[in-house]
Order: sequence, then C-alpha cells, then structure tokens
Amino acid sequence: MDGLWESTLGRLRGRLAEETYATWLEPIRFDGIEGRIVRLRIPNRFFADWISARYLPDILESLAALTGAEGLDVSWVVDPSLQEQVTSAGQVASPAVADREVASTGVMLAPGAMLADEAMLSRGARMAAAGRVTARASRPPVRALRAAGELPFDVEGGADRAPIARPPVARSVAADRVAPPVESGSPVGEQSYALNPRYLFDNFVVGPSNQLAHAASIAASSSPGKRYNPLFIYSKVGLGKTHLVNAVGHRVLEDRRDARVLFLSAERFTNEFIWALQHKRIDEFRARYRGSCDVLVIDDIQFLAGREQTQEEFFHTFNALYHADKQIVVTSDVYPQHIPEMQERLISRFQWGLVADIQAPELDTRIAILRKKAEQEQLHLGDDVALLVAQVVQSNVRELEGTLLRLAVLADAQQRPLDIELARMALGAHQPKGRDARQTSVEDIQRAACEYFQIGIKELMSDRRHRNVSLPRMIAMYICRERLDLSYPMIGARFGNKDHTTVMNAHRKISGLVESDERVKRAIEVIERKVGIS
Ligand SMILES: Nc1ncnc2c1ncn2[C@@H]1O[C@H](COP(=O)(O)OP(=O)(O)OP(=O)(O)O)[C@@H](O)[C@H]1O
Repeated sequence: MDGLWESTLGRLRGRLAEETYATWLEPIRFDGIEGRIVRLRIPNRFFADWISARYLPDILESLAALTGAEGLDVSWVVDPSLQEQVTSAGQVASPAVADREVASTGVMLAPGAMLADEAMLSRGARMAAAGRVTARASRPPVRALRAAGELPFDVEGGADRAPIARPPVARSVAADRVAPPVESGSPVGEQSYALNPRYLFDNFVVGPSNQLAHAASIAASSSPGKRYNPLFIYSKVGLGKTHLVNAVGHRVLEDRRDARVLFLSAERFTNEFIWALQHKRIDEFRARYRGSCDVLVIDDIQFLAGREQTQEEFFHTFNALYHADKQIVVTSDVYPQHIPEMQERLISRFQWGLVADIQAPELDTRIAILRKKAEQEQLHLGDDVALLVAQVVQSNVRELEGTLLRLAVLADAQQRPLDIELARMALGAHQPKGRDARQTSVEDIQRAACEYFQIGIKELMSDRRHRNVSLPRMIAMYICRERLDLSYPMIGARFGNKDHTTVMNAHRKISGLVESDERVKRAIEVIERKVGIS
C-alpha cells in the first residue's frame, strides 16, 4: 500500500515546487482503498478543500491508473496529530481549534478552482495548512488568496451563511455548494494554470484514428478564432479529447503569452453559473466568460444535457465569443446531434466550425502510445511487451496507459524486469486465446493485410479487381470471417460497403486456396500473428 501511495505522490512531485509538495502532500496519510473509497488522513479540514481544488483529480487518476479501480472517491479523516508535520515544515499552529473553527465558519475554498501559481502560494494558505486558521483568523488567508489571484470573489461577506465545507466528492461538486471561480487578475498567462501541463501536442501520438482532430486542433491553435470556430471534438471515453484541447490551450499561450485561455469542464461551468446566480455575481461570471477570454475550452459539453438554464447561459456566452472572433473549443462523448436534451440552436452552432471525431487507435498507434508513455515514465518497454499490451487493451487509451503502469508497479514490487513473461502472467486472463479474437478489430486486420501486401488502405477498400488488390482484400475478409464474430454483411459494410455475397465469395475462394497455395497460407499466418490471433 505504501508503494502505491509513493508512486502516486512520485508522479505529482516532479511538477510541484518542493515547498508546495512538503506543505500539502507530505502530511497526507494514505490508509488504503476500500472498494471505491480512498481513505486519506489530513491534518485539518482546510486540507480537504485545498487538495480537492488542486491535486485530487491527479491523485485519483494516478491511483486509478495504478490499481485499475474506477470511479474512486475520497473519504477524509482529520487527524490532528499530523499537524506536527505541517508545523515542522516551518509554521506555527493551533491545530485542533483551527480545524473545528474552519469547519464552523464554513469558509470554503473553491473545490475544483483553477490552479494558481504554485510558486506564488500565499503565506495565508500555508498558515491555513498549518492550522492557523481560526474563526476570525480565517479571513486574512482568504484575502491573501484573493490578492494572490487564487480566489475570485470576496467570500468573507457571506461567510456566516456560506455552506460548511464538507468532505468534497472527488470530481463532482454538488450544485448546492458550488465553488466560486478563480478570477483572472494579474500575471501574464495565469489562466493557463487551468491547463494540464502534461497534455501537449508534443506527447500526443498521431495516427489515422485521431489525425483529423489533431490537425484541426493545430490549425485552431495557430489562428484562434479564425479557422475552425468552434472546434468540436468528440469520442468515446479515454481517447484523447481532453489531451488535445489542453494542447490547443498550451499552443495558443506559447504563441501569445498574454492570451486569456480558459479551460474548464461543462460541469464546472454549470457549478460556477449556479454559484454566481446564488451569490448575485452573474455580472462577474459573464465578464469572465464573455468579456475577458480569448479562447474558451469546454470539456464534456454533454454534461449540459437537460440543464436548460445553463444551456441558455452558454448559448449567450457562445454568441458573444463567436462574434468577437474568440476561439471556442468543445469536447463531447458524442456527435453534436446525438447529445440528448440539448437545445437545437446550440447543436447547430456546434456544427458551424469543424466537428472532428477520435476513434479507438489502431494497433500501431496503440504501440506508439505505449512507447511514448514508457519514455515519459522512463520505463524500459520491449517490443514484445508493447505488442502484447496493445493487443489486449484496444478501446481506451487511458486503460492502455494504466495497464502499462500497473505492469511497471508489479515488476517493481516483484523486483524483476518488465518482460514478456511478467506481462503474460499479469495479462493472462485477458489474452486472446486461440480463435477468440474479440480484442482484434476489422481495422487491425485490414491494416496488417495492407502492410503485408504493401498496398494502401484505399485500394483495399476499393472495388478494383486486379489480383494485387483483390487477393489481399479477400484474405482480409476471410480472416475477419474466420476470426471475428462478424456476419458477412457486417464485414462487407466495413470493406467499403461491399455486398455480403462479395464477402461470401471471398471466403469460399480463400478457404480453397489456403489448402493448396503456400503463399496464401503464409500470408494468413503472418497477418494473424501480427494482429495477435495466431
Ligand atoms: N494519441 C494519444 N497520444 C498520447 N496520449 C494519449 C493519446 N490519446 C489519449 N492519450 C492519453 O490517454 C489518457 C486519456 O485521454 P483523455 O483524458 O484526453 O481522454 P478523453 O477522451 O478526454 O476521456 P474522457 O471522455 O474520459 O474525458 C490521457 O492520459 C492522455 O494523455
């Protein structure tokens, strides 16, 4: 368990100032995971809000990647004995009082708020970490945070009536205790702190499955607001939408350091909107999203489904930005028309610019992603292990990365190299066995066939009857029929809408040749081996 927590912290450590790390992360005690609940002990309640606002998504993401658990949530336990560690980091504290009083004043620090410069971490915040926040003393730190651009609004006025800071729910903020947003304020490009620093174009692997979305993202970021506005990217979960749109934000800031880039989830947009309404701060909210923003990136827009009032607000935000030539980037898990309970006028606006999808990556792209990830994590990854993992995990890049990291942790725990034996042992239960090739896709087979016969995918899909093309096509169809659980019409549809009789004929013909023609037999063997179903 300790190793798991250490690995999790290790991933955060490199990205934070040493002082920040020592102040906020070192004092946390990890008491394990029960079911989906991660048990964390903290010195005082302030930690719960602070960590939630800044580090919790990353912590949970790491834990999920390392353990394979999904939908993790946190249970916080205040343990005043940990206060010592905080104070020994250079603070003076009166812990128990502070903890009780922070809870009772209900001063709430923006769960989910955008990151302020860690290096600018205010003394007030550190005092709060050290428990020096009392009912009255809580105000200076909040003011200090505001001054440092870490809190947007004056939360002091409503402190008496403000909701009590409850243990936050990871990744979702209940609408009745939504967080105030962080205001822009000063330093150049400070809005970029909302962007995930790991999600760059440089470490995004491009393949046929994401080429269009990638190219459109590059174009949108090189001339924001001019081409592809809005840019709408959709895909199933874990295929790189968030990564790409973060990369757009980073690229815009690289080109123009003072650009105001706002990145947030639609959930957060909703929560801030409700908060602003409740606290009569709607003008500030609008100024932020309509007036002082050059690029607005909204992740997971489908979250607005059925939320009429927020959709209305977003509609006006969209119009204001669009007419001011500001870039809008939106992601979704489905095509605009398929988002349920979404206003027609929004759906049509989403299609004004460019709509690009990301498909599940092909085998080669999956392998390249694994290599890139291994390079980043400084893991030695043999070709055979990369191939095996890429064959086993096909439909979700997050899962692909998680599998690799789990193997690395396992190798570490067993003090042995991350080699094919270990990978086979660990992934054994998931390996395609014999003719069970559910993990292999038609596209994988098509690509492998094209590679073997040195023809292009377009030719394979075409109606050309020249033997150089028709033989590879028939062989690919034959393998699909033999190895995948697909009907003739289904296969035909995936080969450029061919009739099912074409597939039947191909299957019959190759079934005959496989016995008599060594070259055909060999081609089938090699292609099947390449896609992992030999
Ligand atoms: N082409 C790629 N190259 C490198 N890494 C990738 C690629 N695609 C996805 N990833 C990685 O996979 C993980 C999941 O990606 P991301 O969070 O962007 O997916 P998503 O589509 O936004 O998922 P969700 O729908 O769950 O929000 C991230 O760690 C991301 O860096």
